[in-house]
Amino acid sequence: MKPWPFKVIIDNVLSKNPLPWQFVASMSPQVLLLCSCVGIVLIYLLSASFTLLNSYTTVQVGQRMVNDLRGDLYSHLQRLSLALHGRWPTGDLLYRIISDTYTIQTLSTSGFLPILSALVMVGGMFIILLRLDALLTLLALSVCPALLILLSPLNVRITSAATHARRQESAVYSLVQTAMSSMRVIQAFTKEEEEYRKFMAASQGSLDANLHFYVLQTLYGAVSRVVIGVWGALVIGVGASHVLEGTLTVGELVIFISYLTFLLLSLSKISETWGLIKGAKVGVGRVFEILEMEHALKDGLRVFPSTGAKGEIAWREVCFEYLPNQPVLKQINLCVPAGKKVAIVGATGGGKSTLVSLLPRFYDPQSGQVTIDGVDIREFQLKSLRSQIAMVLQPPLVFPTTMRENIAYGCPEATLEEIISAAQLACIHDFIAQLPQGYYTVVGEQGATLSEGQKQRLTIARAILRNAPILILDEPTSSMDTETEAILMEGLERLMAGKTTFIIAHRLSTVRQADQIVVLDAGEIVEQGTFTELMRQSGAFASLYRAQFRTQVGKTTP
Ligand SMILES: Nc1ncnc2c1ncn2[C@@H]1O[C@H](COP(=O)(O)OP(=O)(O)OP(=O)(O)O)[C@@H](O)[C@H]1O
Repeated sequence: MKPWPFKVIIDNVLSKNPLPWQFVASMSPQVLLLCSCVGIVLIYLLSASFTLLNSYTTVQVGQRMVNDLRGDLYSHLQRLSLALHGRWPTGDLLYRIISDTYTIQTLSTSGFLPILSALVMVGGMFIILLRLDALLTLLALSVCPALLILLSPLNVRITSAATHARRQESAVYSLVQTAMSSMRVIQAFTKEEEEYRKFMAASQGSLDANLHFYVLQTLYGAVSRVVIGVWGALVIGVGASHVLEGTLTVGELVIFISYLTFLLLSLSKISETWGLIKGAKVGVGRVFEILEMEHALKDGLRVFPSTGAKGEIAWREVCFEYLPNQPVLKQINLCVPAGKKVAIVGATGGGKSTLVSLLPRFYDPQSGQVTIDGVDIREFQLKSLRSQIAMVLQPPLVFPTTMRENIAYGCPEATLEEIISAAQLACIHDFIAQLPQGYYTVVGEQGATLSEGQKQRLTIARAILRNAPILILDEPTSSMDTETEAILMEGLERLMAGKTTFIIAHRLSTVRQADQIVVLDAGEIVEQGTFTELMRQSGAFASLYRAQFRTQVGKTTP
């Protein structure tokens, strides 16, 4: 609407040509001028209000899109299998959640909406201007295909530069994340300088990639400005010659030039931010790369009865590998009656933790099946399945929150009394009670303020509170002295009563009480039976036990 009052002033007020509409034809030039000026003010007021509304809505919509995308990505990541989490660098995932998701806002505010508004402008110009001067209209609009053709070679290079820049940036994130979580080792081995050099190299790589990206982006803007300038001159030149020929009025030429200016301005804005748009598209693509990953673990439909599982567990012909052609478990057949206590022992790397990891479906076996109470665990809803299992895992993970929240992590509705009694069973109550803030003491990042043994006991208390019918204890006492271990085992015995329990232990003294001992070696069950049976057989377990016993006697004998 903006150029029309100017046309009226030039063609009807200054040139004194009457307007074709009856109701304004009788107006004096002064009144018409006043009306046109008021019209200009009103149109600008309207325009300013729309701009304000547009900016607010655009930012609000963009922010909501970021929020939704982040939410989707975060919840999707939580449901992806641990196999993916083991493979993918944490820093890269962090970068995708924090930074890449932000690019959807850039894509909508600098990309989608300006392109939409330019398209509306092109459509509007076509309809309004075609009647005034067809040739000039086509000439003005031909700037769009010209820009597309001239800039397409740069497009491909900008996309690959943007992808490279994002990858480099995320590599810096990954490096920092790894270094921050390994600071103790870095300092212990005085690797600070080497790590600093690695960081600076990654940072420099990221800066170079970004610089290359910006150079291309600037080049893109410069080329488009030249094209726009040439087209502007062409349209003004041809338009002015049409005025001279009398086929176009001066006011109409003003309309043409105004519309063309709007169009060229929005095209120039789009092309200047094109690099940004391309970069944003790469960022959004990286988010969708994760979102489009199918959940490796399909959720089942069955749920356990409210009374819980009975706890009869079996592995049937189970084969599993983390990486192709590197079998970790080979044809495992193991049947555990409900309520029994099974100890899994064997050489390091034999597959003990992997075997029990299949039970809560951290991973699914490539062939064979794991069953609970005779039903394949893949038929159960993951949530229902995992609610039947309490776990003490290696390494013991504690959160940087209070002791109380750490213990009640799997059971947030637990009362303080229940938490205290779990802590007492796990032999950590006395330690917590003497802290100035007791159960409300905040644990440091990654449990930095606790010893390994204390962390283990905290995670044992967490498992005790969960009170599930199946219990997995992966080396629960590895960081404890023998005295604490003995007291803790006594408590745990009470807890294990009636529950199907798997206990992985390197210290074979802790497995004497087990109903069944399974010896795993290189992914195969080489022996199983009770302690007495296995000792009598004088096989792998007996020699492992004797070797350990000899070492311990050796250590204590002066
Ligand atoms: N996420 C993983 N990706 C690839 N390989 C893995 C992964 N986790 C374990 N492995 C490999 O699988 C094998 C079995 O590992 P697992 O942790 O089950 O052994 P383990 O008997 O519990 O050992 P340990 O007694 O030392 O804890 C090892 O060779 C290990 O290198």
